[in-house]
Amino acid sequence: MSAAPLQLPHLEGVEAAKRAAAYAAVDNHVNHTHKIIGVGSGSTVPYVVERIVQQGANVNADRWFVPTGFQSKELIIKSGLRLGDVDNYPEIDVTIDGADEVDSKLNCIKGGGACHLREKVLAEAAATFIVVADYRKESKLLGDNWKQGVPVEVAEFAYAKVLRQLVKMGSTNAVLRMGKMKAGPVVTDNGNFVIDAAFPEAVMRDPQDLLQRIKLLTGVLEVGLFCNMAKAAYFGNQDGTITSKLVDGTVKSGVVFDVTKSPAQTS
Ligand SMILES: O=C[C@H](O)[C@H](O)[C@H](O)COP(=O)(O)O
Repeated sequence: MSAAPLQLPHLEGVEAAKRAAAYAAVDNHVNHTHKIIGVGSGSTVPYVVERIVQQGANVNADRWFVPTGFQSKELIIKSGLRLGDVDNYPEIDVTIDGADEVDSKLNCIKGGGACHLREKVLAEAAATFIVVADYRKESKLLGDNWKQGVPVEVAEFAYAKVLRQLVKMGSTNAVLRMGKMKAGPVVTDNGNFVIDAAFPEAVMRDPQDLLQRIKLLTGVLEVGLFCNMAKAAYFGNQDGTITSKLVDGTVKSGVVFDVTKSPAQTS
């Protein structure tokens, strides 16, 4: 006998797209043998956690969930899941995270929420790193959609020097990210500042090279370019379908995904 459909809140547009992408990613990449799970940041990730909770209390009882920042830490705790840390669990089975933009090779811009340092640690620590997003994040070339620039986390005392170096490196617009409803700059969960550095298309064509050059600037903690890290990306589309892209180039578009169908449960 098949399980009764899940009673889910009705969502429309972008929110429905995020939920579908997140659910599909969990169903395809978080299986019951996975015990250490990295939980990313952003507005799509709550749906990832929602789907993991739907896998059942039984399967989640002996899992540990490692957060990429304050937001995901709260999410894990409020969902009744066990909170771990990368100190205890430096090897993660699977990390699922959002993104600001994903190119056709699954390179990403991340850090719109200033979480990219911890996010990259958890992506690198994971055997499998999966990205979830809505259709607005999918592009051919990084920078096509995300115009804010590459997020660069810097030590507070080094920001002016790094900002100057980013401009010399060709950034057309490098700015210290300022807080909203707060006087002064954004301070990350690690106590650092963030510079958003936009680069011309010619530079963005080789994100790996740009990443390496920025990373070498003293004072830079991490760059929000995630190159050759994701194994798969899931995008929720406007029409309710999803698109999945694997790192081997496999693309499935227009996939109908029924979010009301329960994930497989363990007894
Ligand atoms: O620092 C934040 C992270 O990289 C997020 O995953 C990214 O900004 C996407 O967030 P959202 O899903 O809210 O657009």
